[in-house]
Amino acid sequence: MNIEKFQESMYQLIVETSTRLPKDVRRAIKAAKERESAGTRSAMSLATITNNIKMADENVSPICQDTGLPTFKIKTPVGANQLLMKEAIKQAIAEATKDGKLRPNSVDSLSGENSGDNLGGGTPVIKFEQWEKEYIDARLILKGGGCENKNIQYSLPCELEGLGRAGRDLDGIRKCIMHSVYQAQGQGCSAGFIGVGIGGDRSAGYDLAKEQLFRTVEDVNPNEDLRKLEEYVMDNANELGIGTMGFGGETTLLGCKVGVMNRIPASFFVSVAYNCWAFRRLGVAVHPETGEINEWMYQEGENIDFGATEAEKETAAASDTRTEVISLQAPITEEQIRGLKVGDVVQINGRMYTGRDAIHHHLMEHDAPVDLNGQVIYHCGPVMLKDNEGNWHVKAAGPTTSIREEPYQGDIMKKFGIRAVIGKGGMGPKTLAALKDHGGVYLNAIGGAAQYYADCIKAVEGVDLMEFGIPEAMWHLKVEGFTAVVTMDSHGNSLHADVDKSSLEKLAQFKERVF
Ligand SMILES: O=C(O)C[C@H](O)C(=O)O
Ligand code: SF4
Repeated sequence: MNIEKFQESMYQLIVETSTRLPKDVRRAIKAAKERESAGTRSAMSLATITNNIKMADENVSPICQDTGLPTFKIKTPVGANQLLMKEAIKQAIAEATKDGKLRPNSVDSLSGENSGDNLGGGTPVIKFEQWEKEYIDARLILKGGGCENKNIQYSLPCELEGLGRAGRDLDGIRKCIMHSVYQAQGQGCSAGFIGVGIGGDRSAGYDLAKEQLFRTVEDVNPNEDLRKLEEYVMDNANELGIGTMGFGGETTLLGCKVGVMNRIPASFFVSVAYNCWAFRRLGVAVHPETGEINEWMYQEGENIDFGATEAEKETAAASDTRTEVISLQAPITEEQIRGLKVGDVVQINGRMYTGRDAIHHHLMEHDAPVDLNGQVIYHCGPVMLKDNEGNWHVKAAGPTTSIREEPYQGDIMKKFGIRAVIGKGGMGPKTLAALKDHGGVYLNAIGGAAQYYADCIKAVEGVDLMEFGIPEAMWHLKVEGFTAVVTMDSHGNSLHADVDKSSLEKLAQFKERVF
């Protein structure tokens, strides 16, 4: 086999997967957008999402800055050299990282060191299988960390909040799936897609769940029981009202695919793999001799390019004028913050600093490298590229899941006088209490909209703590028109707590036996 050509084909697969959402996923997002009423927070968020998808197409840049743990599933004809292919895939991964198509995402679990090229122990994941066919089937999924953290595994029988006992039958499985959607809230960048694996042991169950994510969104399950289950979940999960990014709304789930395998008598696992709306998976059929791509997969049906039609532009303009936008520029005073309430739309201009897991942990024990009094912290791990003159450029920069900083956030805001944090998915009671006490605000940006926010960043004005690696460093950003919604204010209100509470009540409506 022509291994150079195979490497090139794998490079193309990586770039396409990271930058261009598959057609079936686009159709699901379009349908969701059509269900929301104009002017609502969900409709606004979906408009940002579709705009972002379009920008990623045009810029050939990552849809979301978190390009995940690249996972390849490859089927090869008997006799194909898998060792050579594995090496070529690794080279292609390193090259795509160097080109800013993937974020350096491979971190030593003990030292925290980022390898810088996405290679390292266990990364990327490459799973080979032999088959009888004459060509290579190579599929790739780039599943980010925020949604991966919302995967969940149930061991039946169990007790579920809102739903009561889930037994070892189809109805118990139904309850687990409904619960899995509820527990994700907006943190996995809803609306999401779920793959469910019934049976196996813990690891085989999760593998089966992830395998389901390779089915097309429109695929119909050949198993009659599972077809009914998938349909039931799709018909009912949206009733939970979690909506886009957990803002409330009509669409909470975009797809549900269920697979089954045998188990051993003592175990009964239901494993759920949650994937964000930025559902990046593609596949190619590769010629085993030339290494060239013969065919792209997931290409059936209509393509949606999300170019705004005239009518849509008018609606967007109308809803823009309906929503009052509050401008904020750091340093922000306590008085300005106290004037904000949940639901307000703010636009930030001027300076903000990125800070995520490593920075929050660091700031608990150390001084900040800059004066953070009155400043804005952005929970973000961007994709950055350095040019030949040594200047940094932002390639993708959406928010990360904020709840991970819950143990630190309140203390850090007080210690350094920080007035606003921007992230996604919301934070918990400890931060909410600190916002009230100190005079702070939590702003929700749209998860996955990495091109949209990168466009708001007009300059990279500095960086500190680079020893933590590109995603974890403290970047000094100059932004213009960076839009976010107040979802936790200094008066004790949290939209996240409200949506959690109301969705739990709605979940309880699904308690009665269905199957
Ligand atoms: O790591 C990131 O940038 C985001 C992550 O995928 C998340 O959803 O929290
Ligand atoms: S930020 Fe959201 S869209 Fe991006 S990988 Fe994480 S969960 Fe997915």
